[in-house]
Amino acid sequence: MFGNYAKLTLQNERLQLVTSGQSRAILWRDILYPPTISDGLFGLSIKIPLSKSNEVLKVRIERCGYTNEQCQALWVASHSKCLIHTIDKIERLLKTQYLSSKNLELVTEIIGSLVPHWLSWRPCIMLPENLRQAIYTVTEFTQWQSDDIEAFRSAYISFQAKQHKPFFDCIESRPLTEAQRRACIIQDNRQLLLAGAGTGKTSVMAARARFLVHSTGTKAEQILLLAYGNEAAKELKQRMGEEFNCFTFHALGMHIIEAVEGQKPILSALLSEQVKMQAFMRDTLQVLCLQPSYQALFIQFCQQECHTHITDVTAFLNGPSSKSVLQHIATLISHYKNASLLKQLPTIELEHTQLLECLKPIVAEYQLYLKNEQAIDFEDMIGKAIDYLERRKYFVPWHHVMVDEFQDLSPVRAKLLNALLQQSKQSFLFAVGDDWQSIYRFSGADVRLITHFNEHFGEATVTALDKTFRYPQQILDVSSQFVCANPGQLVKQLSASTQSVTPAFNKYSVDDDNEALDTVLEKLAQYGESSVLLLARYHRMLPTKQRLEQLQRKYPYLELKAMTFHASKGKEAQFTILMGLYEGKGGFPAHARAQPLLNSMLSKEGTYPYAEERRLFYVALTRAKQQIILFEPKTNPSPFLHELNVN
Ligand SMILES: Nc1ncnc2c1ncn2[C@@H]1O[C@H](COP(=O)(O)OP(=O)(O)OP(=O)(O)O)[C@@H](O)[C@H]1O
Repeated sequence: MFGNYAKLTLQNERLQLVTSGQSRAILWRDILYPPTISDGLFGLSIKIPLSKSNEVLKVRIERCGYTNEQCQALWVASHSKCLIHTIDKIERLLKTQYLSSKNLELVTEIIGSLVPHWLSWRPCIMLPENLRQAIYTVTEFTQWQSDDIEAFRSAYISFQAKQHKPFFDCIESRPLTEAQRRACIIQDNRQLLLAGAGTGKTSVMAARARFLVHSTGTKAEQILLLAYGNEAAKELKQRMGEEFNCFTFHALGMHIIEAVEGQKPILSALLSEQVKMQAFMRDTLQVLCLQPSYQALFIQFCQQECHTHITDVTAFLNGPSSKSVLQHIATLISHYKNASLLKQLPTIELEHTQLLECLKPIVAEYQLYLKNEQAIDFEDMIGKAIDYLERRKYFVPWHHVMVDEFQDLSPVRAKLLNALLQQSKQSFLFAVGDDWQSIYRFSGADVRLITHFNEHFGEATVTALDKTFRYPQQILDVSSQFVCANPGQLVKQLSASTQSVTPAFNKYSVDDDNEALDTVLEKLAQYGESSVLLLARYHRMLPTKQRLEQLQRKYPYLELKAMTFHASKGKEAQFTILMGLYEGKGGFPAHARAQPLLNSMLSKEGTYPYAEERRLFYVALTRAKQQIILFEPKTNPSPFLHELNVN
């Protein structure tokens, strides 16, 4: 009835049980927490919690002289070194690295695994001081709430800011602000730096990359900096030096393809000159339209998608008026290839079957052309790179990926980024952007990638820059109020570092922009040497090259540049002159034409009217350091002008 009683022997390495000649040895390290010996109705028994099976082994034992204190002492002797070592490692990690989400996950997991070992029994022996301290640390961690984590992170940031003060004071031409320093020190796996125009986002991007090298032992070649356009990437490269990798997304794609294929891919000749692409489209359509059924499709396509009425297809294709249609088809091919990459075609096909039926044969011919040329296009640069990354053909050497102008990201670029980041569990993405300046929907950008960042890239730490340096408070107030009329824009708390000495806005009522320009420049020339940007929605609203050169000769102290609102992104000047601000066809805000197929391939626009044009005006309004000169047409001024809260 009472069965056999085992003989218990405790040794340094193990505990031994012998019953009826059978022996079982259990190593202390395989025991979850110290076994307990108890004296009951049926004699002595020992409870041994096993780590692997999670079961508690209960064995009746013969009378012996062993005590619970001895069990604890031997178990502790076997486990304490590991605990002290682990806690030491965690503490070192927390002292030397920002508590990123992945590190927090890791620490929580390790502490969680220590709890059953160390917090599920009460010691009845005297433990050494360092062990008691380690157990206390485990207890402390288990009680951490989100406030404690935030407080810990803040303390880390303050400590680092103090320790690296000389670095932050000198790394850029002007000492970094507190918010800029925070953005450099925080190193979460996903981090979004949101800030308005002129707050020094680009300065932070550069400083942060250098800070990583300076303070964390990260090597420059482990950092990848991505800029939106060629010019920005070149500027970044010049600023950062050769040891940093500064690319555009397309250059990154090329780099990956070249690394995998062992040679630089050839860019299709069709993309080198617009005329070549036009000729290809024309030839392709001429052949396709030999079939009456396709010709009918094409005529319908031109009407619905391009608002172009055609009677004679051959004459149309050979004439100059086909240029814009052919250009539009080239644009559609790019978006079609992106939509295919994102597996969006079936949805588009449901709504635009006929339009796609017209486009698809052109795409097929185009793809065949590239194949025969053994060349790729811009879409392939990204698409192929994604494929190589997803198939692990390319080893990603970068731990830190930093992306400027994040508001202009397109879904395919986001896919490339995610493919890049997913190769490593400890990858870091630092995204810098301003949803108020998202102006490239027409080329595929999706502002929701920044406004709903977490859904696309994972839970992020969001930081902000609160001070604008470029322009005075009045420009900040007027431009922020204007862009925030759209409730879909994220709210930002900003203040300007300066107040205006001269009025920040100067409105001129004009009959003709070009005539008024001379008068205004003459006045500006009185200020001495100054930079002046002439800005408009379209090139045709700006003075011609010759006229600009003439004005430059007339006002040698002024540094004159003319560009579109889009091109002014990232630029600044003492004065800006905003031209072409009239309402109506070809004016501003531009009225989008209904292009159903193209529209279905672009990101959803939201319901707020002229949202993108509004952001474009915000970009234009935030380029002046001192004063914005607005040319207000006497007839048909842009409704945006009325909205500006300028007296
Ligand atoms: N800490 C600072 N102290 C003084 N000036 C600064 C500081 N940081 C940046 N600036 C200045 O602010 C201006 C804007 O900086 P930067 O071009 O980096 O801003 P940005 O946020 O990228 O602007 P945008 O989004 O409009 O392109 C620059 O003239 C820069 O030198």
